[in-house]
Amino acid sequence: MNSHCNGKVSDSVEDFHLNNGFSDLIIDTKKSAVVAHRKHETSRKESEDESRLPLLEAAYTSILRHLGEDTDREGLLRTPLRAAKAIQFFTKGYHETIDDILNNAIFDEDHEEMVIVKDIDVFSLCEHHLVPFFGKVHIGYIPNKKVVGLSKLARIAEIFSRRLQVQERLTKQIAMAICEALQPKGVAVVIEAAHMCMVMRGVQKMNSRTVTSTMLGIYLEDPKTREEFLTLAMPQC
Ligand SMILES: Nc1nc2c(ncn2[C@@H]2O[C@H](COP(=O)(O)OP(=O)(O)OP(=O)(O)O)[C@@H](O)[C@H]2O)c(=O)[nH]1
Ligand SMILES: [Zn+2]
Repeated sequence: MNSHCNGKVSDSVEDFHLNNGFSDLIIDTKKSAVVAHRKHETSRKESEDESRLPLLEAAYTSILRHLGEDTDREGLLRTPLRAAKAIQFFTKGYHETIDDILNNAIFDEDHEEMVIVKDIDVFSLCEHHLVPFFGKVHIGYIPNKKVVGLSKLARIAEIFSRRLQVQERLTKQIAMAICEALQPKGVAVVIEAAHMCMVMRGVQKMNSRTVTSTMLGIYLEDPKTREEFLTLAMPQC
């Protein structure tokens, strides 16, 4: 496991934040190119999604029929289409990238104290049963001269949760993405979630919660920093 936060920033983010040794014109041109590329990508992905809709709709019609339902009854007439749109929404994170959402929101800031955004609600689908799991994400990081817009931390959590997931991977992906984008001194991510596949079916344990964590950099190396995060983020524990 990568236990530090010195990973290379992806080229596109680095390019986007170039601010030394280039003329304003070159930077503006690069920014315009990035914006144009993003717009193009977004509309390409939207049309891809639309072209898949009829296939998903047909698949849901088939599922309903195999459940013994009459797909011509009034209440179900538009259900396959609605369900197709819903599953596309639940998995929209496949079409989004960190670069898309970070936009211009990484700032130089002489701040090296812990930043925590906690109680971020997330909804995901367990990849084993395609059943929801949902809960709260707590994110902490210690900046290394760069901070990120606070909402972007929640957006990063959103990108990875809107995919078919296991909670462990979701936790790690959020932490690694912040690490790559900011190269901070450390990143801590904890997720507390309820898995409907353990509640509504299977073992049927109504009140079970799963807690996963990924600690990188100073959070891994220094127990006091880790403890400070856990006390601030999860005081009830
Ligand atoms: N580690 C991990 N396991 C998960 C997650 N979501 C669901 N699972 C588990 O995936 C496992 C799949 O086990 P299987 O035995 O193949 O499937 P199953 O027969 O439906 O299992 P039961 O849920 O026990 O009925 C179950 O133990 C689930 O609880 C997750 O995010 N992380
Ligand atoms: Zn499951």
